[in-house]
Amino acid sequence: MIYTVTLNPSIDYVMSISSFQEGVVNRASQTMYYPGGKGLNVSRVLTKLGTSTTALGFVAGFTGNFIKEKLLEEQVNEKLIEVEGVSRINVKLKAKMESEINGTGPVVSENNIDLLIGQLQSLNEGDIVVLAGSIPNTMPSTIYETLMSVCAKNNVKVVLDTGGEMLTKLLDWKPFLIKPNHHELGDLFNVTIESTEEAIHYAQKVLEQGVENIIVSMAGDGAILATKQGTYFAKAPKGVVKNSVGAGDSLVAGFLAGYSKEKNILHALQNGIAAGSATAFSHDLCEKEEVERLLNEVVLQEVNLEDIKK
Ligand SMILES: Nc1ncnc2c1ncn2[C@@H]1O[C@H](COP(=O)(O)OP(=O)(O)O)[C@@H](O)[C@H]1O
Ligand SMILES: O=P(O)(O)OC[C@H]1O[C@](O)(COP(=O)(O)O)[C@@H](O)[C@@H]1O
Repeated sequence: MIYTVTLNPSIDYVMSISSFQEGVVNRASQTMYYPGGKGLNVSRVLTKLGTSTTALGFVAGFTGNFIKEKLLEEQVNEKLIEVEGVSRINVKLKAKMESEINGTGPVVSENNIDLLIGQLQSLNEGDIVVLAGSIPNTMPSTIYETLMSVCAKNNVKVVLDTGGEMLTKLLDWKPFLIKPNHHELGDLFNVTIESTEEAIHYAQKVLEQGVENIIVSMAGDGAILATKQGTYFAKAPKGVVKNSVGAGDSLVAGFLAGYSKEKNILHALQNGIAAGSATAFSHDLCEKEEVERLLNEVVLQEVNLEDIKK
């Protein structure tokens, strides 16, 4: 079973506006809201693709109720823990460019954290846990290390999708998969990554630290997968982008759905890219039919590392 942990779920409030101006009243041409947060998005897409999953994490207040209602409607299994306060609303502004304002989040107590740890302690070898998204500022910044140590005790594989300084420390736990985008990979090494070659170079450095698989996503350009078995470039299909929020999470979900079916890393990558792009071409997250349609449009290519300038 694939479990996802979202410490800080959200309602994603998507506002379309022809142009945004600071300091005046702006009026949206269209507004939409969806349950969000990285782990929840992974569980939503896994469910759409027919792969068993349970969403874990914390929800609170009226926004938390909306999130739970939507998950129920979509038949996403969840064992979310209810906490004090209100789950956040993240504003996604679609003007000439896409901008995001992500909210703070509710208060999560030590007791709440112990409940989550208890849930993870009951998992077994063969289970996969996806730890995805930011940590609310009311929680210890070491929470992911704590959760990874719990998973390591039962040989549970961990997938990490988070950025920031903490990622460096978390690599010591040798996760099964990490999925930074090229900006987040650059942050890890204090550099700006501007080309596929640079992304491949730094992905190799992450592999050397013991991570089993790293996918570096590069939005419309596709993604790189580096593993001990080889390094691959997957070109993303072309299409009209409607809302790329959740594309990275969909990539992770598509990869895990593919991997859990066939344990074939290349099939998993292809499925991941198709899911990521299908989400970018949709208002909400992708649907299975669109993922299947795009599957054959994903071009995979093995990378010869000798060709990459050091
Ligand atoms: N403009 C786009 N066109 C086609 N596919 C896209 C586009 N943006 C994102 N994707 C797909 O979604 C995946 C993840 O997108 P990315 O933006 O890199 O992730 P994140 O949301 O984590 O920053 C990409 O690898 C690609 O498959
Ligand atoms: O936890 P964070 O880093 O604030 O991110 C939360 C946001 O990321 C999302 O999960 C989308 O993530 P991606 O676009 O990277 O796939 C939104 O649903 C949510 O609003």
